[in-house]
Amino acid sequence: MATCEHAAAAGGQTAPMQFEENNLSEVKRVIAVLSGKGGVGKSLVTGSLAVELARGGAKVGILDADITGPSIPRMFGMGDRRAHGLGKLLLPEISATGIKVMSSNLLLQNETDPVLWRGPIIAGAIKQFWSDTSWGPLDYLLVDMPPGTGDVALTVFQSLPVDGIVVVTSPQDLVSMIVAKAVNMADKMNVPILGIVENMSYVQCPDCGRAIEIFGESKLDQVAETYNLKVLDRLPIDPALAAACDAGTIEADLPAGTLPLTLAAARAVEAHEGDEDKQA
Ligand SMILES: Nc1ncnc2c1ncn2[C@@H]1O[C@H](COP(=O)(O)OP(=O)(O)OP(=O)(O)O)[C@@H](O)[C@H]1O
Repeated sequence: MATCEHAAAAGGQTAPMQFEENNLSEVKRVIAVLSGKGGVGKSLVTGSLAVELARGGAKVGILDADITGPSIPRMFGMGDRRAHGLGKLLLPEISATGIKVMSSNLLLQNETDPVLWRGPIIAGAIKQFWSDTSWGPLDYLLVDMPPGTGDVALTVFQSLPVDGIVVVTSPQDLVSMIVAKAVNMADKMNVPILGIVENMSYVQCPDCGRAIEIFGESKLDQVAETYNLKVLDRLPIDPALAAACDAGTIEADLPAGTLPLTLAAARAVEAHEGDEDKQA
C-alpha cells in the first residue's frame, strides 16, 4: 500500500487526517516549541515567547500539548481556574494581558491531580484543544509540545497545521543524540525549524554581569552548524524568572527584550491566510 510522506515518517502507518478547525477559530500561524527531552525549559520558552509577542500587540494563544505535565496555566496565574464551555466548544482561559490558554490542567478538578491518560485519550485531548476549542482570531498559536519525540509529538505534527518549530535545548543535550532526534522529527514531518534556543546556557555574575558557562564552553554554534540550524537565543539560568513562573507572574516579570531573535523568527513565519502584517 502506498503511504504519504507523513505516514512514512510514522513508520509506514497510514497518516491520520489533520484535525479540523472550528468556525469560531481563526488561527493564522501555529508555532510548536519542541525539546528532545523533558525539563529543559520548553514551557518557560513557550510562555516567554507568548508574552513577548503579546507585548508587541499580537493576539496570542498557547495550546498546552504537554498533557501529562502541563505547566502553562500556573505560569500565567490560572492554576486554580477551570475552562468553560460554549455549546459544544471549550473556551480557553484568558490571562491578565489577553493570552488565551488551553491545557489539560484547566479540565482537572484540582491542579495537582495527576493526568493518568493513555495514548489515544491524550491524542483525543489534543484534538479537543484544536478542533473543539473556540480560539477566536489569533495571530499566533504556540504549542507547548510534550517532551521528547514520541507518539504525542507525532500526533501534533500530523494533526495540526504547524508552520514552524522552535527547538529548545540545554547545554547538556548538545553533546548527545537528543537534538538530532528533534531535528530528524521536524525534517520527517516537513515542518521548518525556525532555530534553536539554548536554555540555562550560563549564569550571569550578579556583581560584574559576566556570563559564567557553568557547563563548560557552549557547543551551540557547533551543533547548529552540524544540523544547519539558526541559533536564536541563549537564556541564562535566572532564579527570578523561575520564581515568577511559579508565582504566575511571568507577564509582569519577564524582562523586556527576552528572546529577541526567537521573537523575530516567529514574526517572520508566513500566516496561513496570506496575512501581510508580519509585525502583529
Ligand atoms: N532559564 C531558567 N532559569 C531558571 N529556571 C528555569 C529556567 N528555565 C526553566 N527553569 C525552571 O526549570 C523547570 C523546568 O522548566 P519547564 O517546565 O519550562 O521545562 P520543560 O522542558 O517544559 O519541562 P517538561 O518537559 O517536563 O514539561 C521549571 O521549574 C522552570 O521554572
